Amino acid sequence: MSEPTIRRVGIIGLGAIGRRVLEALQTQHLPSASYAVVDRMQHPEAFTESRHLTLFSDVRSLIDWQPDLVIECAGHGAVVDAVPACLRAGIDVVIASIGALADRALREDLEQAANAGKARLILVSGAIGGLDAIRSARAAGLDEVIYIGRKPPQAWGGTPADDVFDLASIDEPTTIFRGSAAQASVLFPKNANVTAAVALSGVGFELTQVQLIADPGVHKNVHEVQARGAFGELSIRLINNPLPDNVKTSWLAALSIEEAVAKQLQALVF
Ligand SMILES: NC(=O)c1ccc[n+]([C@@H]2O[C@H](COP(=O)([O-])OP(=O)(O)OC[C@H]3O[C@@H](n4cnc5c(N)ncnc54)[C@H](OP(=O)(O)O)[C@@H]3O)[C@@H](O)[C@H]2O)c1
Ligand SMILES: N[C@@H](CC(=O)O)C(=O)O
Repeated sequence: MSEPTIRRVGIIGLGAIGRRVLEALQTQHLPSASYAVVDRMQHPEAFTESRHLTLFSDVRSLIDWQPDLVIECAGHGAVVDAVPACLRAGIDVVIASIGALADRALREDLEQAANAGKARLILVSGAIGGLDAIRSARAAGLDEVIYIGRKPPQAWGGTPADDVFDLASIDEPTTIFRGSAAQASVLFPKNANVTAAVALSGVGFELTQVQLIADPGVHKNVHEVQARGAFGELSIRLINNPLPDNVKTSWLAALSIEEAVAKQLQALVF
């Protein structure tokens, strides 16, 4: 492994993912780096001191601290409000909330910002997998890409499903949404970032078909992708353990960020 060049890491959002990623980077991947955080929550002093964290209340202060890498794990709003400025300042950014990229204007703005700052926007696979195969298959033409997401009913709390269903009394698998990845990404910003990852890897936001299911029979986050095209067919199924702090979020999402950061340090990139 080459000498690490990441000495300062900024994390936007210190929730379920942020805390996991922070711990993994501090203990495994980048133990000698300095860490700063922008988060809306008040964190106990004992926690920030034990983690040697610098806390900022806004992204401008984080940029002035001159991080080598920023990791967004806060939500779509942070991709809109904070990420372009980081990129323009020449800072590489890893984002978890890739559903925000369903907005074409934002995608273009992020690309322009990255070009202007000579920085990179690093998108992670998050809670889904097998995207490398879909990206490869795309070159020969894809006819159909379908994503099916299945989570326990309570994981859909606080989403539009709450307005239509009594989630607590769902007693059989119930489809709570059917549509495109473009719609799902916007309507389910904390649950359907995976649909954006599939869309960006395959046939795009409009053509990626999405079905979301509240299933009282599952206790994990189940993600399935089916794709068909000139290459043949593929079918992928992940049964993800949710993070204890946030049932909407799979542990794999945090692990994929950790892997994306580790990759920045590797000479052999796979
Ligand atoms: N790609 C994937 O597969 C995938 C998987 C899971 C999650 N995600 C994305 O990652 C995000 C974080 O997930 P999580 O499980 O860690 O969520 P979480 O536990 O809710 O933590 C998010 C934290 O970020 C804070 N925050 C929100 N907006 C902020 C902003 N603009 N600036 C600073 N802090 C902000 C939140 O504060 P408040 O509580 O006050 O809002 C909260 O402390 C999700 O919202 C989702 O967009 C992606
Ligand atoms: N919450 C994730 C899915 C997951 O973590 O299982 C998303 O936004 O796609």
